[in-house]
Amino acid sequence: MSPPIQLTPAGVHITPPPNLTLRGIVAVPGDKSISHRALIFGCLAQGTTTITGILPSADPQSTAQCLRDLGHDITPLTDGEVRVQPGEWQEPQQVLDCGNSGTTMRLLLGLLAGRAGQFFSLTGDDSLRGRPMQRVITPLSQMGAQIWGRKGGTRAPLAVQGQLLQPIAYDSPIASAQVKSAILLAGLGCEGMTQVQEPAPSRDHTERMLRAFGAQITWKNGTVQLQGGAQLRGQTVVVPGDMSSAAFWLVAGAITPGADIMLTNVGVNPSRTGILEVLEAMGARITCHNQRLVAGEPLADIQVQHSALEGVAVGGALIPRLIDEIPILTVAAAFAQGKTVIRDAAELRVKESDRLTAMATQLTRLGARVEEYPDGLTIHGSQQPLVGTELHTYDDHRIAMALAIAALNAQGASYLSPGGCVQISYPQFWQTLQQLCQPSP
Ligand SMILES: O=C(O)C1=C[C@@H](OP(=O)(O)O)[C@@H](O)[C@H](O)C1
Ligand SMILES: C=C(OP(=O)(O)O)C(=O)O
Repeated sequence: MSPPIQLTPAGVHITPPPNLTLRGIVAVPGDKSISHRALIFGCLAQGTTTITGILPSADPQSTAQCLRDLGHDITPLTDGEVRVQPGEWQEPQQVLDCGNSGTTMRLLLGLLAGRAGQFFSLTGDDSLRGRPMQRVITPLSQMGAQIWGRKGGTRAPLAVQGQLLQPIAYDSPIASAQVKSAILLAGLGCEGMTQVQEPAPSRDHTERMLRAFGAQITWKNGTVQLQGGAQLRGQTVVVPGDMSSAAFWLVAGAITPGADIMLTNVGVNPSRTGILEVLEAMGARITCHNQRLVAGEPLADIQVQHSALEGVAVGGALIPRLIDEIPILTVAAAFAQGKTVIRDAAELRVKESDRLTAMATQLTRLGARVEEYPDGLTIHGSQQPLVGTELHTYDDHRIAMALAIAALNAQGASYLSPGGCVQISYPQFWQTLQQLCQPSP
């Protein structure tokens, strides 16, 4: 019998064995958001920063390479220990390449806008050059930044002429940790207090880590306040496992008959646990063990076992707390009884791909009934068994991994392409999926 997962250079063959289940222990790779921030803050600090458990995937590699081009010393990104030795900030001779990573580009804009007298240019891959940058350019311009770009200054490639910036009190129209972090990074170099308010709380890793590095961060009525000018000091950062990567196994475990998976060292920062709450509301059997606090971030080991799921309604302030998990949530919904309605999620249209259209079209190809709205989807779950087919990942890592879990629970074989995009956030994904595939006892 052929193995359930077969990789080819162009794509991935997924052949669910007749008595498949998923069992095992998974050490989820390091959190991508925290990995970017540890590298960036390490370069802003005095002294060495040591990072353990960093995510050695393509997106943090992009951040690390841009920071090296800006004059800093960063040892190769591996699963072990990474050392960040800050150098003199240089005006790079080359264009900074942010690859596929929105976090890299938006956080670097905040970081570089205030480097008075220096000039920077930034670009990225096809996907990133199509993503909106106005959301960070607007507040940074209010602080005095000079940034130019394609399409009326809204798309990369972008050019930044560093300026002395002024602090602002910004009332952000979107709940975005990238926008908030870009403003806070710019505010670090300003004299006085920078404030950011959001319509709903987004992930707070920047605030937690800046505080650990010695910045003066406070909160007042939901507004984050940063006093500029503090000297950051190098730290030892321990990166927890990424909830956004754990989410694929949480859903795989919940929908695959007989499954029992233990995920170790997963970050359970409340700004990231929306997916746990929604899966539990759907009836998933999820148990958090050994909850603890490591380097300012809460961690747990999470066990998931198969159970029957029911559809739910998801929207409002929950969306920023599970923004990257919505593609895999739609897979849970396709295997649940009844309908799942996801609204207020228009942001998914400007991620690495249009994730609403991607999941709607591909789940429909597998035989699910899905309705698409400007800001969401309705998935009519378990109407009929899904049937394996040819699937398109839109070259988006989260779409590829979500479709793989759906295909493994469909009847018959699927072929999914391109499959290499999992390198962006989870290089070991295919190997781990293969290892978890077990015959039912
Ligand atoms: O700040 C971060 O590390 C991220 C914030 C989110 O984006 P937005 O800020 O655009 O919501 C998320 O989707 C992205 O994967 C990572
Ligand atoms: C949206 C994502 O990342 P970024 O915005 O950094 O490209 C993601 O990882 O799902």
